[in-house]
Amino acid sequence: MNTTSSLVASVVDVRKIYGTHGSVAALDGVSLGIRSGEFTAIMGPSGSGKSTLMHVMAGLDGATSGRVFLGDTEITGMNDAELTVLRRRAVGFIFQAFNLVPTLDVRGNIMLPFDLDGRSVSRDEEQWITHLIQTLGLAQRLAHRPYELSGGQQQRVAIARALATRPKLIFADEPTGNLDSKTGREVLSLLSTASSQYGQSIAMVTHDPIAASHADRVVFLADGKVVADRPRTSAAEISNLMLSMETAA
Ligand SMILES: Nc1ncnc2c1ncn2[C@@H]1O[C@H](COP(=O)(O)OP(=O)(O)OP(=O)(O)O)[C@@H](O)[C@H]1O
Repeated sequence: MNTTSSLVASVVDVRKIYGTHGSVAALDGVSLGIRSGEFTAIMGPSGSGKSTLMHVMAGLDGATSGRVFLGDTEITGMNDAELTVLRRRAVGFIFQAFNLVPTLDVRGNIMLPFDLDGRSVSRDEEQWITHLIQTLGLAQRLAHRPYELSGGQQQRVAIARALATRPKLIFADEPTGNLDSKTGREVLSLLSTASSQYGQSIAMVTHDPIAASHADRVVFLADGKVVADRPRTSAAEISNLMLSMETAA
């Protein structure tokens, strides 16, 4: 068992109840820690609570009960202003709504986290950003605005932006969802590198067993509960587990 200090994000007995038309327990007593430097995939059938868990862990949505920590800091009940500063320093997001700034070009969007934090870019960071831009095939698009890009290209800009400052923790919700398989593989390999070489921690929601097979650990949710927690597993084994859960549901 890891100590709390080796966890970059954790939830303890978290419930999230939605309900105007009868109540839905999107999370039903989840306890989970994202370990430092690990690449963790979160899988589960549609509606099992994956996106809700990600949002609650990141403090983007509040839990109905239970406790939520980013690193050693308890964020349960923290106000938006405090949370924003904490997230900006330590957390990168790759979510389906890419939240690109429409008035900034691709380079401006990628550099935004540095600008918001009033940070200058070191030589080492500049090299990393150039590597990201090249690997993600964005070099010819740096002066384009988001509306001039395809969905997959926008997604790649969001990925470059999330990785640029090398945040300690990255939350990714279906990061390969809109991408062709070659670009998808490159994104997964960037995420693996981020964790294995730079010690970044990654929590990634995915439906794709091949994407999950790149992770060090695969956590399975069903009906708002953690039902399995495995070390690195093959895509075939992950597929079998997913199939057995969907049949059981
Ligand atoms: N804002 C909301 N209001 C009411 N119910 C919600 C809301 N958001 C999610 N839910 C419900 O909570 C449950 C979990 O949803 P969630 O989006 O976390 O699942 P998921 O595993 O990410 O699904 P998918 O793989 O389909 O994206 C579902 O039953 C969903 O209908």
